[in-house]
Amino acid sequence: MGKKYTIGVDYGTQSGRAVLVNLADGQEVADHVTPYRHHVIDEFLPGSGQKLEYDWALQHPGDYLEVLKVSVPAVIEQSGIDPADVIGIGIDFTACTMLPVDELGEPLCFHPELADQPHSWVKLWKHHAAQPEADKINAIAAERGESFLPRYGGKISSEWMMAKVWQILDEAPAIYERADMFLEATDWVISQMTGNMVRNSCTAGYKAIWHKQDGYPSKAYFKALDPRLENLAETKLRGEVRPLGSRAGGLTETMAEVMGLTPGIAVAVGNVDAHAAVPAVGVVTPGKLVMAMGTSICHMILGTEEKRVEGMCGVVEDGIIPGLYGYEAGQSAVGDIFEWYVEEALPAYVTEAAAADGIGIHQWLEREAAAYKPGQTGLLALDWWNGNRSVLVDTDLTGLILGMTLLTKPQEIYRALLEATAFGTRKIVDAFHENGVPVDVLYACGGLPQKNHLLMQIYADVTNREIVVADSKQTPALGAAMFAAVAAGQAQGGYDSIIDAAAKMARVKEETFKPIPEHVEVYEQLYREYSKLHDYFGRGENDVMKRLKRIKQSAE
Ligand SMILES: Nc1ncnc2c1ncn2[C@@H]1O[C@H](COP(=O)(O)OP(=O)(O)O)[C@@H](O)[C@H]1O
Ligand SMILES: O=C(CO)[C@@H](O)[C@@H](O)COP(=O)(O)O
Repeated sequence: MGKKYTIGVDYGTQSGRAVLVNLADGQEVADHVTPYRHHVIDEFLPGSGQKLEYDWALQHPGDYLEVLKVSVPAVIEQSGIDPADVIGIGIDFTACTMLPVDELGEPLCFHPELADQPHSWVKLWKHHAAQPEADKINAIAAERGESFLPRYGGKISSEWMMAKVWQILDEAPAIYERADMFLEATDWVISQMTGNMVRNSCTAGYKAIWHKQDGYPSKAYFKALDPRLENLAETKLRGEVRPLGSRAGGLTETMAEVMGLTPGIAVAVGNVDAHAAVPAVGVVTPGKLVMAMGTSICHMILGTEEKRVEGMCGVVEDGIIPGLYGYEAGQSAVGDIFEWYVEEALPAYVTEAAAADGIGIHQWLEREAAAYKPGQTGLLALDWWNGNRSVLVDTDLTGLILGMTLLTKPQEIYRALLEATAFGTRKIVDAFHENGVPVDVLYACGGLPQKNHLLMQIYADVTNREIVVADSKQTPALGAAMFAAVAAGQAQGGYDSIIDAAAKMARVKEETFKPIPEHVEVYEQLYREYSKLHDYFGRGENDVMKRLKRIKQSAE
């Protein structure tokens, strides 16, 4: 058999990227990025200009199809390979990114008469306007002693399926009624490629409270939330849930034509971006925490038992690698915080200085911030610019910078923000490690490890652990391509299991980030201070952040 390839498509927050991968060694032969034409929709709906409320974040499903139509032919052309040698395609997505569809699988926002209704659109993972529903979901589950709650660290997030679905029902009952199904965007895109509506066990497990043995929560629980939700699982969440690496179907003639591929090739079931990255850095055993570091961070680790860990996003059997329990935790803003600072709060002289030095603003700030020793800025920040996803699981928490004086410099604030996100990760590492899910070493992938070395050294120092870095520009896409190889199977030139695929295709860099003992010592002290602030503002002693939000809302 000659050389064979698969394509992985990674759907991020701002763009979709396709990677063409050689199955023999995981080499990324070509890659192409398609930015979403409609970006993140968080102020006005496209077309109607309908204004969105606070904390909304939507996307346009047409943008996802454009990625397939543009980036897939682009990687084929760039590589110069024969498209007949591509034996499969897989995708990974942000999650829970969900949408209501009609009986034909058409997104409701494509219906002209519904296009001006915000609830007919895709709700992006970082849509945070369903917190009131999430609060009730948690309170009622706790009251009823629902057995699923501990599997999600004691709290279901407002980012997830049930809170988003219930918000639609609460605020737009007609859209809820009109929806034939609520789908993860990853499953919707797969349905567009195959003509089959198949759900995947990863998003169902982590984001929609589905369990391999127990299925969805009981009718009685849904009824206790709202009688209109009683049959949600059998109706609008219906559909077969297939394990990762299985085949969702063959690529349809129509899609094969627009994508420049062969009809009938294997299309793997959908996956989550962060989870797909785990085998792509070669992690198929416990003890290794994988951080997908970009706009946000997702932290994934494998275990042999189901343990209870405060605030984790979830533990799902076979959720990442078959045969093991996959744990997920996360921080809902990391790169986004640095971007906020650069775009919204930086003095013009920094932009000018960076331009004069011929480097980017982040590079300038990184260079200047690296000149400080740990603790030397006198600053400490709480990294909750987009709420807290773990350990507190509360999207109503907000950011904080402490210790500023008239002498505080922009690079000091930048450093404090990098450190704050590292402390947030340390909270998660400690939560796992202290609750029976050992964390020995960290693995990093995503855009940030390539972009900011200071950030990575700070993470190694704050967590006091070595960090291995992915040797791939597009790690989740590589993972998606690996699952596509499994969906295609060995007989077609792919692999029979993700473990086999990882052994041949995963790649990491030789150079690692190692903790520097003097830094570790200072960061221990700062982390103790961070923990005090974390508990004071995050565990109810002082709810000032929530009160400010309420005052803000009533002032609008
Ligand atoms: N040099 C840098 N240092 C720190 N953060 C950066 C730097 N350059 C870009 N970023 C941030 O990285 C994030 C994008 O990460 P990336 O992994 O490329 O995308 P995504 O999260 O969409 O997959 C943005 O939030 C951006 O602000
Ligand atoms: O929440 C998850 C995965 O569970 C992510 O999709 C979400 O944090 C978005 O990730 P990105 O920062 O866009 O890579």
